[in-house]
Amino acid sequence: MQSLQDIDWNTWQGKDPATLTFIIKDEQILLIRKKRGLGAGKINGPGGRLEPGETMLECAIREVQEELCITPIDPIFCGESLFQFTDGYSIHVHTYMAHDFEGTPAETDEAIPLWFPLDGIPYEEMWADDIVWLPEMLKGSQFKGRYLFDGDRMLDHHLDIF
Ligand SMILES: CNc1ncnc2c1ncn2[C@@H]1O[C@H](COP(=O)(O)OP(=O)(O)OP(=O)(O)O)[C@@H](O)[C@H]1O
Repeated sequence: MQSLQDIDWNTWQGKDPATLTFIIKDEQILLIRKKRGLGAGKINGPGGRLEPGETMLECAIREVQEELCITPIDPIFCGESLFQFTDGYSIHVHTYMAHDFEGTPAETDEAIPLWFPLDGIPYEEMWADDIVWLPEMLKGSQFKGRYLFDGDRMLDHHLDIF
């Protein structure tokens, strides 16, 4: 498995459905330093895997509550990212954006909250795909991306924007 063409995307299904949620307020974006799980040590949006019986939107809200002790208000769906790893793992990430929240962001055992200016997003500390699609999301585009990873290394990618 070396490129996206080695994968049958018509039948592809991620092993784990998951969410990522970005809160954007006053020209700043709320990110986390992830303390454990997939991508530990990296900076990312808050998020995690879907639990049985919940909708994607419920998952997006719950993960922000669990990781940062705040509740995003009216998250809107922005796009999806399909990640295939060469070891066989795969994850289908549904991304949301919200412009407000209730509560005060706090560190938890899963994450440290970090605000960044929109023109100073620390892509070098994030997953390699983020710089592909996050700028499109911030411009207001919807997106669907496919990515092949070998561990941390992005081998191939393709992004459609709408
Ligand atoms: C490969 N390129 C990637 N680029 C950007 N983001 C990525 C990603 N790969 C995974 N993600 C995100 O990483 C989180 C995993 O979360 P993960 O810790 O595994 O889930 P969850 O919180 O449910 O786990 P536990 O509570 O520890 O069981 C989840 O938000 C998911 O959207």
